[in-house]
Amino acid sequence: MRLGGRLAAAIEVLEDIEKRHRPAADVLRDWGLSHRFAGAGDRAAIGNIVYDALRRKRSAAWLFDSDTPRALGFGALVLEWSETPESLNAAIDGDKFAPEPLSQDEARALTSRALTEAPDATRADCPDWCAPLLEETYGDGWVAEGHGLSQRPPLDLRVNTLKADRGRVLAELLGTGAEASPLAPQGIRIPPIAGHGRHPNVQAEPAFQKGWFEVQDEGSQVAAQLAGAEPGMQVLDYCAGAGGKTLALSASMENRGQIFAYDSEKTRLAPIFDRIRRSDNRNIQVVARLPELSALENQMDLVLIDAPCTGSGTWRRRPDAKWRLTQKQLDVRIAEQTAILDAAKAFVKPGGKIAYITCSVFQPENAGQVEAFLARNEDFEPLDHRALWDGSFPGKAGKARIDEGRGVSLSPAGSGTDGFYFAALSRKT
Ligand SMILES: C[S@@+](CC[C@H](N)C(=O)[O-])C[C@H]1O[C@@H](n2cnc3c(N)ncnc32)[C@H](O)[C@@H]1O
Repeated sequence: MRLGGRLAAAIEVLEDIEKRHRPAADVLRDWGLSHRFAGAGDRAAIGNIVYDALRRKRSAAWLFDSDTPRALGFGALVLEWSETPESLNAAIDGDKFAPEPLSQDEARALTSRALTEAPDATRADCPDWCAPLLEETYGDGWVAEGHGLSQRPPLDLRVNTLKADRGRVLAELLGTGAEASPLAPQGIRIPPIAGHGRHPNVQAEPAFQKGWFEVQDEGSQVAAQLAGAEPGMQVLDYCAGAGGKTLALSASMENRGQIFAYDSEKTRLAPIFDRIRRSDNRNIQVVARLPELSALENQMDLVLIDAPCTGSGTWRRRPDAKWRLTQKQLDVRIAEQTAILDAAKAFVKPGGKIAYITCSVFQPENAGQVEAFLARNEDFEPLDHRALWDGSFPGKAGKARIDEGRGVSLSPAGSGTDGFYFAALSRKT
């Protein structure tokens, strides 16, 4: 397929996403199944246009003066693929699978406006109702942070130190663009790929099959490291899900001590079994029923709460979620986080700690939760987060926003990671 056919397919997919309110990944998968003639390169390029259009939706709509799927598709190519109205019309010319070329009015709209003049929420590419939330977190820098959340993400890997080291995995991935991550000591990064390119399928690598590495955003790796799991500890991962953090904790603990991996949703836990086998983790017990945790009350050195959240820190990877999110969903997540914090604290032993993590950049899910928890629970106190950061990531002081008593925040613009929040709260003895 040429660019015009790929663009037409992307517009079709964007129409479906809008009409049926379906996740982009599902619509793209269905499109691929019903267009088997399209090769892997075509599908990757179509996916890139769709995701770029969703990331930069408001900018594209503002430039085009229209928010139709056609405007978003063309807008993505102008904003993110270095195309111009002229180059696009030249590429489309004579391609019977391409959309209609840009009209004179459309081409004029695209070139007569400068994004620097657009309203703030447009430049931040976020819904209007989220603008005050970003501003609350980032102050004057909120538009740049919103823009950071609208860029293509890298592909991040975590080396499993139970089976390999970073040098060995880097050697295995030679030629893929893989390099040592800027922050996480066991991290490997393959930078974002421009235009129609796509990241290599690292899960097909023998090194992945052998359990030498996992796919994990660097922010998630950093949060797991800040939790400070050490060999011999008793740890409860209260929202373990598919086990991304559990596996990282297990490697930090060198397979010594015990991790109880619990999640209220059995189906979310399901992938953890394969991952444990592949990674050779031998200190993880998966617990799918809450009553089975009762023997652990007051026993844990560390209770990790990787809380359900809006996921606003992961908008780079799931830009469609940005436009589906509602205030009501945010309120539901906040209530869940409060309930989970209150339930999980029972497992912390005196002198032990809670590590509270979200992949959200909204204060009410982050420092707001921590402040309210500390106000309700005088027997808990925050760790000194600046000392914790400096001890864990020496020389990287500028790579996180740190509120000594309330937590550590990471973001694409500030840290080069997804948006993450981390707070450590210790139970007084
Ligand atoms: C952010 S995800 C966890 C991701 C996982 N820790 C990882 O690193 O791959 C949040 C998890 O919390 C779980 N959850 C939601 N409500 C819960 C509750 N009341 N108790 C325990 N887990 C809960 C969800 O099922 C979901 O798997």
